[in-house]
Amino acid sequence: MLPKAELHCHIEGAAPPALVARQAAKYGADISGFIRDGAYFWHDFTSFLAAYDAAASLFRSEEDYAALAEAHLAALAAHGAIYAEFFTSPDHARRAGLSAQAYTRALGEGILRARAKTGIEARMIVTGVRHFGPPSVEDAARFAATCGHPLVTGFGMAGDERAGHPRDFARAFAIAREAGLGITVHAGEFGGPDSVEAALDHLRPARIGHGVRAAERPELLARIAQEGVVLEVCPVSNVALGVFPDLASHPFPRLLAAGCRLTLNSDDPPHFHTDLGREYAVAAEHFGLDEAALAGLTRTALEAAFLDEETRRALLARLAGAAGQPLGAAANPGGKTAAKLGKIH
Ligand SMILES: Nc1ncnc2[nH]cnc12
Ligand SMILES: [Zn+2]
Repeated sequence: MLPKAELHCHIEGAAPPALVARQAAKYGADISGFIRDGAYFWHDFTSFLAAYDAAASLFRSEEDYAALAEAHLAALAAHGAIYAEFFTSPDHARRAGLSAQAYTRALGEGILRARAKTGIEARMIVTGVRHFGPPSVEDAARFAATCGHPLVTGFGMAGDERAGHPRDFARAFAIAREAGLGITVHAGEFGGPDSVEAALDHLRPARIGHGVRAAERPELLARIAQEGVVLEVCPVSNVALGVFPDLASHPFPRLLAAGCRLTLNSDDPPHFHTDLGREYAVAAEHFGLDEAALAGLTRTALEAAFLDEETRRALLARLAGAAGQPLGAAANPGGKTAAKLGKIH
């Protein structure tokens, strides 16, 4: 199985409906407003965020979160993932009655359990929620900067990109950057190329969550390629949330052809009926990537991971061993490889 790596997944958004139903039974909650026939339902980005928040509110104890992280990472490992980062949201934990410290400790425990069982490596990216406003995002950044958890290696911002302007969040990102954390930010999903440009100018991220609407402005694509900013692309999420009407219209091939460094991600997998294995299969079937190009995406993810160099080297060696590539050879993630693979496992 091709080794895979994921950089962009929200831990609360990764909760399978069956697990959420068990949590609801445990806490005597009604889930009929957002889960029906064993699946999440919502109809637009706003109602998606409401379903996401409702599911998150049913994870309330340290054990709830440890079990969620362990289950998420075990599922990823079963799809061939050797490395995963996930977004954490202290705001959601606090709203569910758990301190940011307890929440982070619990998720870290889940990571260790999953690593012991499957060998998967994982790290956490603390996020602020954009539509909760700058003071709340600054609180999240301060927590990320001071929590001292060894598996917290990045800071980011999710939520509704249409709320506020990136400059409003510059202080939060400066706090995180000065603490040595890797920086990523959601942009260019529901906001157009201006949103991506403003995020680059004001927040100086190493990676952008989505970024796909940069494809509407060729000069911006050239800048992203030239600066080596990595895009965390989530194709199935983009179609599910209506950013593009179908996979045939997704700009992934154009981003690749422009020389942008790309990775594949599932975002909030059960909400979009996807998983990391499906994202790689979609890239093969719909974007024409062959196995070497797919391995190149994994390699880009490992190169862009918010990770210590020793662990990065070990993971890159695992990938090179499995993909039959010499370590030093560029896997050419920006290449225009076209051969289709029938099936990617
Ligand atoms: N796709 C997405 N965009 C922005 N914020 C999110 N939070 C969870 N999923 C998200
Ligand atoms: Zn996201």
